[in-house]
Amino acid sequence: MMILECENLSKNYGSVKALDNLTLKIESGKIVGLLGPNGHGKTTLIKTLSGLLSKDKGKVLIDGKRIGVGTKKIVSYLPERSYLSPEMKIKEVVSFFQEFYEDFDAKKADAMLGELSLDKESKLKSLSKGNREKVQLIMVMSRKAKLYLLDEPMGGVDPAARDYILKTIISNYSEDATVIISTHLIQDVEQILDEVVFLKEGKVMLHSDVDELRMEKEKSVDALFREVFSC
Ligand SMILES: Nc1ncnc2c1ncn2[C@@H]1O[C@H](COP(=O)(O)OP(=O)(O)OP(=O)(O)O)[C@@H](O)[C@H]1O
Repeated sequence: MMILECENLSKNYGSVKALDNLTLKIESGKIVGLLGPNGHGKTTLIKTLSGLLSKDKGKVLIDGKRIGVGTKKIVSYLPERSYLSPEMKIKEVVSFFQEFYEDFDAKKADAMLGELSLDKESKLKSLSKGNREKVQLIMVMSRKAKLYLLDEPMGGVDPAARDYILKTIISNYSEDATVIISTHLIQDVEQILDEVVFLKEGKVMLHSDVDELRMEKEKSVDALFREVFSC
């Protein structure tokens, strides 16, 4: 079963081709790393799949549906930058998600917040950047979605917390759900990936099973990335 099918997907910003005839198919049940140098289309692709940005050209199907209200219900999206007001308390963020998403599991969110000793009375603005990111990720992973789109989920967090975040991702998605993670922290994330997609200039330059790639190239994904994209 394909969770995602993109065919000749294009998106321009003026004369910049952010996505350039991109074709990509992803099966259900995979954790996929979306990797590429700065400015090569990762965020644009994720925003398009989340329904935040409209495409210029091409076809996109998520779980067989065109992007719209129906796909937003089954896609849980962690944006690169938070859209939550810094004045909100953590408990208000929980209520917000509960109100907006039928598939949100508040008990699960509370349990995870508790594990990290995050006080629900705290305002987001009083938290460190890393803790704010954790709160947001917990909300996104507490939905029972079919497709999780995580744009740089670990940018601001320390290495120990990255491990917690990866554990959170693995333990909170069901076997038939799919997770697409955009990140530059390849070394940290590659242990949990089933597949990688390398984006170059808005196109898919490589899409492979991670184990097969490691065997074939006899190197880690991180080493391969550095070689392919060396400046
Ligand atoms: N709102 C915008 N207006 C104009 N150009 C944009 C806009 N957003 C992105 N771009 C351009 O589109 C291209 C793709 O950007 P995108 O943010 O998708 O890259 P990215 O791979 O996510 O980069 P990074 O790794 O730095 O986050 C870049 O050339 C970028 O400058």
